[in-house]
Amino acid sequence: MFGKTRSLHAVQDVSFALQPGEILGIVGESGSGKSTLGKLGMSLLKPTSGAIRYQGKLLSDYRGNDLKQLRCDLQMVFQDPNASLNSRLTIEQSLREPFILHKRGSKQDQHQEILRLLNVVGLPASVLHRYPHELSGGQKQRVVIARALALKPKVIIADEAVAALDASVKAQIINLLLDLQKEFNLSIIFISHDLPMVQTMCDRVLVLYLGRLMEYAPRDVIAQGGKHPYTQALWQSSPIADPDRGFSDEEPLHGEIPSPLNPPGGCVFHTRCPRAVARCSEVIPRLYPLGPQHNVACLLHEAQAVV
Ligand SMILES: Nc1ncnc2c1ncn2[C@@H]1O[C@H](COP(=O)(O)OP(=O)(O)OP(=O)(O)O)[C@@H](O)[C@H]1O
Repeated sequence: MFGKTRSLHAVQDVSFALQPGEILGIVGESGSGKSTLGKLGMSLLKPTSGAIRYQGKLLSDYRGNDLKQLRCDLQMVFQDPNASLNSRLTIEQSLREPFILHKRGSKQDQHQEILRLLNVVGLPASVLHRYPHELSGGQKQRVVIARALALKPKVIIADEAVAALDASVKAQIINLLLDLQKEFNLSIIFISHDLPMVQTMCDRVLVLYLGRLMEYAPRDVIAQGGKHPYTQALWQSSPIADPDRGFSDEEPLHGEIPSPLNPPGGCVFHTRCPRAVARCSEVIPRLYPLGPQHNVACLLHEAQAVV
């Protein structure tokens, strides 16, 4: 009655390591698998194959108290604070939830912690008795970040956490995340479709297309335009493309990202790539190392790969 089930690989053959205190950016167009990768990291999804480790141990092997600690250590901040906050709870009640859930401290201790958290994210204590609808978008996202910090996490996965905010508020929230990263030596995975923004704040950037890793590079390589034609096309498609970056012969992205149910053979990007050659439709490029912590999945770079 429902026909044959088809499987879709939202993310395939993606491998990376996040260091303590590192900010890693994950960029790509809509549908490239960014959120899936974030949810896998949080154990909100289970991988059909492959391994995800935290401090050397498979996420799936965590049990008991270790699992509880893992749930404190890894926190996620989503795009829409309205969906993250319960509209019927006051800000104080929302901020108290993690402490109740993890049975941390007396009511008085919790209150002191909540005041500390508000201070950390730059909100006045007067918001405590307010409801989410009484706060601005930026204030709500600060509350969400405060709640994510409540259990002193080591890793924060921010999935399009500033995408819904106005430009000036966006900058404030990014600065807040950067300050928090320094203060608490947090590792942050910053998921966004906005390459110019990601390269300003991340130490390394992972560029995804149709669920596959296209380029994995330090910030300065990405800032200079990157080496993969997809990274370069993302720059060209960005509204603040910088003419000094020196990749003006590249064309911006045309057409839609193909369906992941029926991805192109060979390099998945070849159908939109301005530099594709015949072999690109036949061979899935492996990741070619071009320098320290810099890998590119593109046949154009096969010859320059550092062996
Ligand atoms: N639960 C699901 N069932 C079926 N397909 C899914 C599911 N979750 C994700 N997908 C598909 O997997 C692909 C990757 O989705 P994902 O949300 O990870 O991409 P994204 O890069 O985060 O996109 P966006 O920026 O739009 O959120 C998409 O084609 C999406 O439709």
